[in-house]
Amino acid sequence: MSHLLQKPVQTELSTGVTLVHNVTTQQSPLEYVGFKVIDLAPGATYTESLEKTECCIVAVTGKINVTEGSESFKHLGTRDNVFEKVPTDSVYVSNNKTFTVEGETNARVALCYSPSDKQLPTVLIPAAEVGVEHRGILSNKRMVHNILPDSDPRANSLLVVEVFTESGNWSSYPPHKHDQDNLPDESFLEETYYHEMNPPQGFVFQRVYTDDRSIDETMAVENGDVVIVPAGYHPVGVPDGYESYYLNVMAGPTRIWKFHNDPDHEWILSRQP
Ligand SMILES: O=C(O)C[C@@H](O)[C@H](O)C(=O)CO
Repeated sequence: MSHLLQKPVQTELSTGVTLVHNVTTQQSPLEYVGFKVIDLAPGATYTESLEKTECCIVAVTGKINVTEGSESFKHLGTRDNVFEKVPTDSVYVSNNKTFTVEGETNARVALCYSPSDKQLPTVLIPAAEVGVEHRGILSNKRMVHNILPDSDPRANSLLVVEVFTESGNWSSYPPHKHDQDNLPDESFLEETYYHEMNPPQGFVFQRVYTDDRSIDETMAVENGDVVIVPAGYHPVGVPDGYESYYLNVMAGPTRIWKFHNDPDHEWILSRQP
C-alpha cells in the first residue's frame, strides 16, 4: 500500500472517544499539516492543549459542543451524513490554547492542524457563513464548501474546504499542484484528503504525481481513508454510481492557494459545456 494512503483505525483513547486517523508532522512527510479524526459517543469528551499549533475543529457528522477558555459553542453540527451536502459548523482555535469537544450525539470530528505562533481569537465558523461554490462543467462538476478559504483572515496558516464530486466525475481536476514557494505564480501548500463515499462500499482513485515523477502513486481510496499530498498534482476520479466527499486541509509558509495546472491537461478547461 502506498505510504501516502492511510486507512482508518479504531483506537480507543478514553471511554467513548475513538481515534480514527492521526497524521502528524512527526510521522508523515508533512511539515505544515496535521490531521486527526475522532469519533465521540454522546457525553464523551476529548481535550487537547495546543502548543505551537492552530486547529480547526470541524463537526463532520453528528452534534458536538466545543469549549475553549470562557468561549463555549453548543449544538454544533448540521448533518448525520456528509452526503446531506449541507455546510457544517467549525471552530477555529489558535496556538497555546486548550479546547474540549464533547459529543452531544454520536459524532465524527475532524481536527485540522498547522504549526503557528500567532495568537488569534477563538471563533465559531457557523454553517451559515460557509461559502458554497459550484465548480466545473461536463464530468468535472463538483461543489465546494469553503470553511476556511484564503480570503478569510481568521487563521494563521490553515485552509480548510469540503468537496463533493458527483458520480462519474473528476475533481481536483484538471490536475493542479501547489508545491513551489514561488508567489505570485504558485504557493507551497501541503495537503491532506479525508475521503467518504456514498454508498460507503464505493471507492475513488486519487493520483499524486510530480513533474519529475519522483512521486507517482495512484491509489484506490475507500470510505474513511486519508490521502497525504506532500507535493505534486492530486486529481480524484469517481466511478459511476458513487458520490465522493473529501475534506481538504492545506497549509504552508504563506496562506495563499495559488495553484499551477498540469500543462499537459490544462486544455480540459477550454471545453464548452
Ligand atoms: O476544485 C476542486 O476540485 C477541489 C480542489 O481544488 C481541492 O480543494 C484541492 O485540490 C486543493 O488544492
